[in-house]
Amino acid sequence: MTTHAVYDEIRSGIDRLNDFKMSTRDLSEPRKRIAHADRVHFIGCGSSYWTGVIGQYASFQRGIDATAYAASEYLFAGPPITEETVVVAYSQSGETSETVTAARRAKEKGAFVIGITNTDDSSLGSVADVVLVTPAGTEKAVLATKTVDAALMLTFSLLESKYSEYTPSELQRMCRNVVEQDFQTAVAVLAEAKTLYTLGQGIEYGLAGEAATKFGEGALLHTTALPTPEISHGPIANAAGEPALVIATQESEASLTSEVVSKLCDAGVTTIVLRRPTNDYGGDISIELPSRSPDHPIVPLKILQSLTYKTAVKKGYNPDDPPELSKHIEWSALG
Ligand SMILES: N[C@@H]1[C@@H](O)[C@H](O)[C@@H](COP(=O)(O)O)O[C@@H]1O
Repeated sequence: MTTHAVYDEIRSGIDRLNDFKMSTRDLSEPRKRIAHADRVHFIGCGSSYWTGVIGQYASFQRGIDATAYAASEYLFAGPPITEETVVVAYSQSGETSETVTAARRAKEKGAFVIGITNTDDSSLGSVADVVLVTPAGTEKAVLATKTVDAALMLTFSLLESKYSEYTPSELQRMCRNVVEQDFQTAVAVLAEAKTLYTLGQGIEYGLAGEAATKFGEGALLHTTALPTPEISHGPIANAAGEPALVIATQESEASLTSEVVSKLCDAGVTTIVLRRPTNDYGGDISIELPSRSPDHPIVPLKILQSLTYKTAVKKGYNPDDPPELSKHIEWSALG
């Protein structure tokens, strides 16, 4: 029996994958704007920022010049914005101050603003030129899970990414299968950890960031997300005895993964590798995607959400009640 809202939402996100096409009805104008833009800026806070990082890499795959920014950086120390800039602003609530203010300022400078949110009626909605409402609905938990699923699906659809070619039912079957696994060996290690490095390249660096956010919020781990080889350029000096989670599920994985994993093991880092059954990179613990799993980021994302949840429960934490967190933040200085 499920006792936590976050676990319900992890599963409900999978059910909703079927609905996301409802939100793609009016993608033609935003798609046209992206096609003619000089550059695309993805902005957001927390999980919404990391969704933008995934959007950035999905853009690169389509040859689009894109950059993801934490909305506060974009607002206070951001790049040049012109009339040829398209801004994709993510906010579950549609009310996070940095995101709404950054979107408003970008629009004042002539940018075309696409808002991606869960609600029809929001401050972001009133600022954006086009609002794409995800089918996620209201997230019951503080930890965003089904929101990230839905925002990703919408982003892939918006970008006409190769990931938008999968049918939702195909993805749903695989995701249901993976979230029910117990990941016992990995959870035992993660539940004993004080710190966690999450590593990935490209789209999977975005997943690593989202995983770091979730493990921090839900399992109260001190987390750092890095592009995989970056751990060798400093952090490895002080990582022995703690785990690293390497996300390496893409079909065309860069060849440095095996070397980095081997370096981590030699340095005494407990290395957990999330991978396809056909790609063995070594490491202490493997979490394998099911065979014939689609090459789609939603599958590892659901595993990472489930791992976070199971780690939190194993530690005796209530992942529905993370200390110091609220679902979104409104700063009085930006009111
Ligand atoms: N703790 C929450 C995060 O979980 C959330 O991702 C972020 C952005 O919220 P929103 O997506 O509503 O803009 O706000 C807070 O920091």
